[in-house]
Parts: sequence; C-alpha cells; structure tokens
Amino acid sequence: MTCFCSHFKKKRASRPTHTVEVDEEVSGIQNTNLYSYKELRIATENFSPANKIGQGGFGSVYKGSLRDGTLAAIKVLSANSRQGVREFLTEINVIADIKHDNLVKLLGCCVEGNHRILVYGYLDNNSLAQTLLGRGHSSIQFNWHTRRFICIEVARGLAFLHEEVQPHIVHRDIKASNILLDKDFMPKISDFGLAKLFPNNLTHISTRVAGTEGYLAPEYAIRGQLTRKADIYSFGVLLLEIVSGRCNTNKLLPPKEQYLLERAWELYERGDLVRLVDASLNGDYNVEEAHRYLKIALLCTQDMPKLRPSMSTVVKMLRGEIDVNEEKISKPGLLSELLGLKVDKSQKKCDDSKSTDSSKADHSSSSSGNMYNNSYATMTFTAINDRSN
Ligand SMILES: Nc1ncnc2c1ncn2[C@@H]1O[C@H](COP(=O)(O)OP(=O)(O)OP(=O)(O)O)[C@@H](O)[C@H]1O
Repeated sequence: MTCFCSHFKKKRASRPTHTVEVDEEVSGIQNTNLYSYKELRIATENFSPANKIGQGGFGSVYKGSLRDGTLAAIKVLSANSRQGVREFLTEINVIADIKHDNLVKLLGCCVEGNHRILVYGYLDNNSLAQTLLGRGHSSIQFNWHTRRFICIEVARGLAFLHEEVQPHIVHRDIKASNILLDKDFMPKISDFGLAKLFPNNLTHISTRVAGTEGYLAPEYAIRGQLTRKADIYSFGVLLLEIVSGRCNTNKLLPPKEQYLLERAWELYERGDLVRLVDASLNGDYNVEEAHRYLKIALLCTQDMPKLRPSMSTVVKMLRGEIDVNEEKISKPGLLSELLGLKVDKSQKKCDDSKSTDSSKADHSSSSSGNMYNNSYATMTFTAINDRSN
C-alpha cells in the first residue's frame, strides 16, 4: 500500500473550485497520465462493441490492451453531459494521487476535443452486483471464506479513505456495483465521481445529496449533512448483502422480507439473526462469525450517526480483534420510516444500476420527493436546505 499524501495535500490546495469553468479545469489536469484518443481507439479496436464490457450512467466501458500490453478498462464519458465532466474531474482529482490495494487503479485519462475518457486497470471478475447479487447470471460461487475476505478488504479500503488520506475522502456511493473484483477476488472500490474531500476542521459538509437508493444514510438523504458516517451506513447495507447474498430491496419477496435492513433488525430483535445468512452456502460457514458480521452491519446502520463505529474499528471487528458489544446496537435508520412511506415500485435487479444526472431531477421539489425515482441508480439532487456542491 502506498499513499502519496503530501503530494496529494499540496495539489488540493492549488486546485480550482467548482465555480471555475470546466474547460479550464480540464486543461489543468496534471496529476495523471494523458493518453491520446488514437491510442485508446487502437487499444479498443475502434471502440468495438465486441470489446464493450459495461455501461454505467455516464458512459460505456471497453476492455482494451494499451501499447505496453497492460489490460485496461476504458470508460468513455458521453460528450455533452456537464455533470459527467464534473464527475470525470472529481474522479481524477480524488484518486489520481492515491494508491491502495482496495481501490481501483486509475492509469490515466484522455481529454482530446470533446473526448473525456478514464483509463483504469482491468479487473477480471466484474462487480459484486453482477456476480454475488447477479441472480444466477454469474457462475462464481462465493464461499464463506471469500465473502469474509471481501468484507474485510472493502472495509480496509474505506478506512484508508476515511482515516489515512489527508484530507479525508467520503466516497458517497458505496454499493455492490461499485465494488469490482480482481482475478483473486480482491475487491476494489470504484467510481469516485461523487467523492468529497473532507478537511479536518469540518464536522460535516452540507451538500447536494447524491448516492443510491437503499444505501443512503437517512440523516444525509434528508438534511444533506454529509460525514464519513454516511459511507459507514452504506457499508453496513453492503455487508448485509454480502452475508445474505441478496439485494437490499427485493419486491418479489413477501412484504415483511422485502427490505433487507428492516428484516435484519426484526430477526435481531427475535434473536434469530443467523436466518439471514445466504442459504446457498448450505450451512457451510462459521456461524459465530457470520452472526458477528450481521451485528457489525447493524452497528454501521444505526440511526444515530455518532453511534456508528469508525471504519478502522469495523476492520478490527470483522477480523475478530475486538468484540462486538451487543448492548450497543440500536435501531437502524430507515429512510422509508422517516419519510412515512414505503417504496412501491416494480422490482429492479441489483445489476442494472444506472447513474442519473442531477439535471434530470426536479430541484424545485424536496429531496424526499425525488428520492425514489430511480431505484439502484446513482443519483444527485438538491437537499432541502442547501444549494451548494
Ligand atoms: N476497472 C474495471 N475492470 C473491469 N470492468 C470494469 C472496470 N470498471 C468498470 N467495469 C465494468 O463496467 C461496468 C460499468 O461501470 P461504471 O462504473 O461505469 O458503472 P456502474 O458503477 O455499473 O453504474 P453507475 O454509473 O450507475 O454507478 C461495471 O459494472 C463493470 O462491469
């Protein structure tokens, strides 16, 4: 693990703010490799559909072989989206200078003419959404050992962002489709387009709300008050998904089982939490450990942000280095309860998440009003009391 923190700090101070024109920012990109459009065109055989490996909210992703033979995932942003360009720049600003085993590796970018392209190290095993939660679309079997490994490594990546990098980074969109797996199933956190840098002297940032339904911490979704605890809440939801092998919302299930976090709390109160463990493991798991992991997920999703443990504490709990004190688990924050509504929409698969650009949201209405327009898509919209970034 390497962190170029001092370099990172210096760059931050000199970066322009979002009020500066996007074009000026693009021309100021210095901290990453610049690829020519021609090289990326050759690498992807003219962006051939045969090389297309994915589609996110902001563009298509192609597999390509760079001049030096490195395999890359090449993410082409749609040319006209200003929001896309903003996220493109954020991604570069946030991860170009940091390296960690559990973060995707940005190899560089291309900013020629209208082209905005991000180039990442290629990862063989797709995302957790498409594999573990992909409902039989993947042949990969996740045994308990692999799940445990993935949980710990994702937690390590987040602890690094939250506690080791200066200024701290809040990711804002931790979810199964943003956890990619390499050939050894080492998870890598991806998609830093919404990330926020968090100076030490601030208790929270007031910001537009962005993220994905089902993973949003209630205090952030409702008031737009962002702290690292919002990521920790999302991680808690992800942890439940990994242990249970199901999406956080599944409208095909009987009503009381549809919302994973609600279900977890209900089972916890009944002393039957272990029922949530993925039946496809056929009982082949460490019961004490799986139970502990589910309790850690409940600790991370508690309603009061300050009760949620830090990510470094979560890592220690997952590794069994510190006890999980049951006394301290309080009721989770449930957005549907706070808003006095239950989502009533047709079920969408976890693996069909699409990002939504804030310009598509109705900023004149309240945050809660827009919350449920795009299930499992990354989305941004203006919080009730704030119009800042
Ligand atoms: N580094 C990578 N290596 C291999 N495949 C990748 C890589 N990055 C992205 N992909 C593939 O491209 C798909 C789309 O990724 P992208 O980050 O653009 O969108 P997403 O996270 O799925 O959706 P959203 O934009 O709504 O968050 C991923 O699901 C994955 O299959």
